[in-house]
Amino acid sequence: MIQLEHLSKEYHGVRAVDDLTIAIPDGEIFGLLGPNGAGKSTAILMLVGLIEPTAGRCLVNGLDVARDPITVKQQIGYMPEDVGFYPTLSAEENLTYFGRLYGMDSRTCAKRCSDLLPLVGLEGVTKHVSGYSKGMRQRLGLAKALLNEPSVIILDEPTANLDPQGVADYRRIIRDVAREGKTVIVSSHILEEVSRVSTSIGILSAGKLVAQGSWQDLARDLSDRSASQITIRVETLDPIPEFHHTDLISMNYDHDRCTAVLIARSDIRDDLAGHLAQNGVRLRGLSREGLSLEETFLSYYRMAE
Ligand SMILES: Nc1ncnc2c1ncn2[C@@H]1O[C@H](COP(=O)(O)OP(=O)(O)OP(=O)(O)O)[C@@H](O)[C@H]1O
Repeated sequence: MIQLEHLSKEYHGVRAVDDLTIAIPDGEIFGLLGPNGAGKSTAILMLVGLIEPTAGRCLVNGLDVARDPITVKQQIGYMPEDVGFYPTLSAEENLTYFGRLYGMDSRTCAKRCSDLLPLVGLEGVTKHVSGYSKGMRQRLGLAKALLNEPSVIILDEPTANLDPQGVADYRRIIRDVAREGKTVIVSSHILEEVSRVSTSIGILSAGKLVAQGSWQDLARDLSDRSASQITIRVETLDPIPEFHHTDLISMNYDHDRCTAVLIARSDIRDDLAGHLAQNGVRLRGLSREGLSLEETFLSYYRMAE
């Protein structure tokens, strides 16, 4: 559980973050969206205790980050935009070094390395980090963020350097950790990236939170309706099969109501219906209403300006 309460940060009289209040429950993947300079990194740095707020506070699992920094840091996994590693050490040696800083013994470090390196696609890579591509560094950054088995995971621009396979791995990992009840914050200026993985979002513009809620809440809020929201009801209590489409922006399935809400850039109802039929899922309802996501976000951004 993460709580930001009236959080503000001023740099030389300029408010980078302005009275931010957000509560993120366990198991949520919260997307913090905003254009360059909106204040995302500043908010995150306060949340992980690396800079002090000018006003307000951050709570992680009920603990005040400023008052209990050591305890809070044990519960947080943080991946900054640019992760620092020791260049003359391998991935495993780097993780072991950071594990020791968390107070892990060598057996626990070795176990975490053997769990995490395959997870992020770096199993068997023995070369020094100095020889890594940016994407490999980012994969290792994700492993480092998960190293201490944190209950809260904070990722700043996590997919900036990843190839498509890396992005797919990252999404799978993030969904899995959220399913374990962990709280995840993903900060990005890339709408599609955040929308693909997050269960709720907050939009920052000029330091202010201009919108917050689930994708459905935001979609409902839209005035321009040229893209589409598709709602399906299915005849099964089982999870519905994963659906991939280049025009799909987000898909959220409400298991109890057998209903899925999709946001898409075009009318993908035929493809969706075909996919469900192929997988033996019977449709009970399929409806569509229009909206334009990009336009909506731009209008949210403009609101603060
Ligand atoms: N150390 C600093 N000193 C002065 N101003 C700063 C400092 N760090 C950030 N700022 C200013 O605060 C504002 C918010 O910056 P921040 O880096 O938090 O935005 P962001 O949303 O993370 O942007 P980006 O997507 O470009 O990383 C910007 O106007 C930035 O210039």
